[in-house]
Amino acid sequence: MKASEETPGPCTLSSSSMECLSRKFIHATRNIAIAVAQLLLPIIFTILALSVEKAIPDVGDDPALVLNMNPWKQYTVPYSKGVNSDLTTTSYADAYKSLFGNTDLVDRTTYPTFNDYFKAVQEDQGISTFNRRYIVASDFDKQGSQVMATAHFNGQPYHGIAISLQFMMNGILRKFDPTSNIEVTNHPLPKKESDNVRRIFFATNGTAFTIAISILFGMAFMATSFIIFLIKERSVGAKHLQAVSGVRPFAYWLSCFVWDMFNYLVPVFIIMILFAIFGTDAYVNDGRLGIVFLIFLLYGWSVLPFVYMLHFLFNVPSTGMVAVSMINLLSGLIFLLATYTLSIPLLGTEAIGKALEIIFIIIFPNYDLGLALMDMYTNSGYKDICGPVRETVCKLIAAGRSNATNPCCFPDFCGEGDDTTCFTYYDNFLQWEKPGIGREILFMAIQGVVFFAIVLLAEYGILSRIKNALTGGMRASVGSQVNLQGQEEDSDVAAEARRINASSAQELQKTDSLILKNVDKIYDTGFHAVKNISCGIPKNECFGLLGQNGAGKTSTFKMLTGDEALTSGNAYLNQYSVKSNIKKVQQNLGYCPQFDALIDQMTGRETLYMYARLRGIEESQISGIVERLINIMMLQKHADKETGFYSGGNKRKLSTAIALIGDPPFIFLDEPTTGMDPGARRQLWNVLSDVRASGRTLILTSHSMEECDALCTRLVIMVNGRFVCLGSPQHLKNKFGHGYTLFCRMGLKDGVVISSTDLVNHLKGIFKDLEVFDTNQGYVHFRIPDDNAKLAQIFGVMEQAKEQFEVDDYSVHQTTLEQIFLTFTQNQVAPKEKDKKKCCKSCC
Ligand SMILES: Nc1ncnc2c1ncn2[C@@H]1O[C@H](COP(=O)(O)OP(=O)(O)OP(=O)(O)O)[C@@H](O)[C@H]1O
Repeated sequence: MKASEETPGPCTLSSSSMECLSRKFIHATRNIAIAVAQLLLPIIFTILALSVEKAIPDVGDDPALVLNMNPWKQYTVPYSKGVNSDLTTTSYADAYKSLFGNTDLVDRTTYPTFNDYFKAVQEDQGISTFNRRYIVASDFDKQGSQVMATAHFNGQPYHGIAISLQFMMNGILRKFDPTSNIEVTNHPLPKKESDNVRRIFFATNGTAFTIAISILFGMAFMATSFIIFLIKERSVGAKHLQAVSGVRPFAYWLSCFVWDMFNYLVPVFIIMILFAIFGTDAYVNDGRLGIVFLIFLLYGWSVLPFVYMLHFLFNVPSTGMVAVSMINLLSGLIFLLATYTLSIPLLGTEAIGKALEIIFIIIFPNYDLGLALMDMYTNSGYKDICGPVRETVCKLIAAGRSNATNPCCFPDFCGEGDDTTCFTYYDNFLQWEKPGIGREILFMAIQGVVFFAIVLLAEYGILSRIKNALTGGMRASVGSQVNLQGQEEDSDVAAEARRINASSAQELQKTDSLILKNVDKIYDTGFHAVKNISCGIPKNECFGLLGQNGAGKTSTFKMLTGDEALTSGNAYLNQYSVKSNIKKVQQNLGYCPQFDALIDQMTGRETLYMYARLRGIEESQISGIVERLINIMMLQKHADKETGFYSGGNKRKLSTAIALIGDPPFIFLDEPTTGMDPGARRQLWNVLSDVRASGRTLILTSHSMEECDALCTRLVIMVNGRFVCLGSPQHLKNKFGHGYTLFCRMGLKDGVVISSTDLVNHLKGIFKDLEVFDTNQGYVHFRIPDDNAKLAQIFGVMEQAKEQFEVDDYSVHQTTLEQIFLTFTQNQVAPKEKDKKKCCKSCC
């Protein structure tokens, strides 16, 4: 690998934004379900809203109704020629019969009265069939010389009486003139104009609310869905890795916004077409479609940064999606419903409703969208109703009828006082006052800027600095009180700290290219993870950071790579301060984080190409570099698979390859070989040795002593956030590896392991400072730190003890690096689960 002093980057704003866009494109095309849901949901809800609007009947004068039998498809009309039928009654009955398609002649010998007939039919067909089929009937009978016509009707239909009478009269008319017909129409009188206006007022408000919440539901869901990728990328560390590779926060968020806005505008354009197809007057007439587009455009402008801002609160995409959906729906639907209800004049809570409305308009984009759609519909409704009325009233007043009242104004509902409520409307829909939408438009425009600024302030660490400044004094350090007693500072560690603190950073930079000066980390939970560590690392070194789980290794890496802020102290990498020049620091390092920061939907090759471009490598060189990395990491077979399908070991290989892209002078590897098979591990060791030989500085953490022995030129062991020993592996063995290690295997009696207590007491009596390291299933692990103990003496003692204490087997070794590690780390406090409060906040 060719050595150069610095990585080629950083990439430009436009190139890193383009790379971020292409990453988003790949993610979207391989997550079709989310992309389709983003597109379809708002469209479906808009269709629903506009269909509801079309289905609601116009409020106004009731239409005329022609009375006939058309509403009943399967009717039967009974008729009779009377008990005393003759030619006259028969001719009336026949004329009546000719009016219908389906009739039944009632036999008056069987049914002396019509009621007998109706009872028989009800018993035969059931009451519900009877009511659906038997609506009218007529009886033509003789009473003396006169013909008596009787119309029967079913009481269930509203117009039953009138229909029955109409047909009976038509029957009589037909007898004399078979071509004549009387058509009966029921046409209610026109309503009073003020009654109509009030009914339209309530109907308009109701429809406006229904349309607003339906559209809002779809839009809020779509806007929230953009959070999934953001949380995923941040929680797996891919975002931090991109930052390390040269992506500036502004470029990252700009590309997110451009991509999300594009995805957002596609359904918005389809929604515009739907508005035009449905031709909803309120949103289409007089060029209002342009205003509707402005509302949607500003909603996208404000809601996307709003969602970006909220994404910082979550670590799990599904939790974030659910919670932010709830926030969006609550701030849209529920708050809209609340202010709508509070503003009903009858309730007397208008002032509270108005005050809340102002607050919600200022803060919530979802509320603004809902209210703007609702106000537009209301304004249009009022304009259509009250506009013509007002003209008439003005004309009347001008003509001297000064007592003419405007039906769009009416006394307050209780009828007390002189207050009048008028349906206000504006010809200019962008009017500031309600039902104009000026306020919603302005505040959505402002919100976009404010939310984006908050996102950038958080991203550049300014918010956390403000928070630290406010809370720093009060924060308690939990870890610092733990287990510090009993651990004397090692002379090498102390000497190194003295060396670092005795000289200025400039002075130290002559010999050391990475300097840690009193680096300290206290997390927000108060946990003291890293405690005042100092050391200098010269160029070309492979420096190992060892320690048990929770010792503070990853926290140290996170501070050095800019993922976490230092609580105090500073670190310098190639002269650049981690605190004040993190971008330059990142430009000089490659980072393989502890957990693979990979985007599951991208293939290994795509991932390497992306990071190569982010590193600013020339396009012509990228393919060669990527192929070489794929080869040395033995990833040829998997390079074109999506990384979501990679095994744990292959993910580590790819993460290590990312760290090596661009030949950075410093390479930070956090447990790079975890999960790798022995062959791959040794291959990686060879690669790392070559990298170091090419002039790079490696800093690695590992739990494998063998790995540190093989790779590290110098190492530290960390316990509870402190350095407890420092030096080359051989130096540590020489310094701390006194004495011997003894392993014993106890014998069995009746299938039960013999107790080792007597053996332990016996050996403790012979060897000064003997320690029992571990006992497990009959295996006992001793450390004999006594320098004066001779190998021959140990064997002699054990040969005797073997018989006496029924030891099956034993072995004696010189102390290894692993035993030194275990000696130091026995004081390590088990890692604490993250603070419950924090966990809850981040929904882990
Ligand atoms: N964001 C955080 N907030 C609070 N405490 C944290 C946070 N991150 C880490 N810690 C705590 O700091 C301590 C050190 O964690 P760190 O990840 O640095 O350990 P480590 O030495 O890398 O361990 P491992 O070998 O398991 O990776 C742990 O007790 C951990 O619980």
